[in-house]
Amino acid sequence: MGIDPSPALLAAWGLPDTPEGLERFSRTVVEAVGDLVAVVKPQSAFFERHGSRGIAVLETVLAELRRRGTVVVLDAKRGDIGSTTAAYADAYLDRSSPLSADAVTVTPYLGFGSLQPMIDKAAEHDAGLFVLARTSNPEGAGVQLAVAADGRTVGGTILDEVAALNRGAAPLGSLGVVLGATLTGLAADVAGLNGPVLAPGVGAQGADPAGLRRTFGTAATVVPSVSRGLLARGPGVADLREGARRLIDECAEALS
Ligand SMILES: O=c1ccn([C@@H]2O[C@H](COP(=O)(O)O)[C@@H](O)[C@H]2O)c(=O)[nH]1
Repeated sequence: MGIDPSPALLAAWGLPDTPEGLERFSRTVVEAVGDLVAVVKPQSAFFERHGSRGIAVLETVLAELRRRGTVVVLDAKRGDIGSTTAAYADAYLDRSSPLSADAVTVTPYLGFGSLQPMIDKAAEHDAGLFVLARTSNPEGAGVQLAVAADGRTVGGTILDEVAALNRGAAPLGSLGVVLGATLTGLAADVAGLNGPVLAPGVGAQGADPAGLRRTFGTAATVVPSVSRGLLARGPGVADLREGARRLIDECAEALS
């Protein structure tokens, strides 16, 4: 489940669009599902838009999730030239950083090799990465389905790079990919990935649990991700929890 405290959701929950509103929102989500869902995925952008006070709230949310032992994927989609990527790795993957998470989303579109500092830091800190391969938004296709010189799609080459790094890891490698749940065909092989697939797009973007099987089959380890589709049920803790519980059952059935 995502924590996406957008202005629209804050207003719908009767909360101010301020760091205090963010904090109330996030604490409610953590209280509702922190012990229920496999992964919580805060969206960094909704904290960053409040400046340093928003980042401070994100730090407290990450600390609380860490305290509870909830697995956290920070959706920050970072990526840059290698030397700057090393600084992002320190920020998000070094366990001593207040912004560290169990995994972070990263973009490989400055070249897969530019992610090496993140890959190294993740290995050092027993953390993981989710590398954007085929995103859930329709605009992604123009870049990600472009065909490389060897005939593979760009998104497919990302999958292959991640699969190569995960080869031999048991039970799964710590490097995953992002593949939108909204995709109708993958044009790439996920069965050989040997790592998790983060699949955002269920709910507000139109994907549903039944479609997960059509897109991913049953061979991949898929972590479907929902933000607005569940958050719209708030601010009641019981309603959020009930919605999450139902969706977990539907996704499990679709993917088993
Ligand atoms: O391909 C991608 C990668 C990331 N996201 C992020 O997931 C959530 C989706 O929110 P919903 O409200 O469930 O649509 C959001 O934080 C995105 O930035 C994605 O949608 N697609």
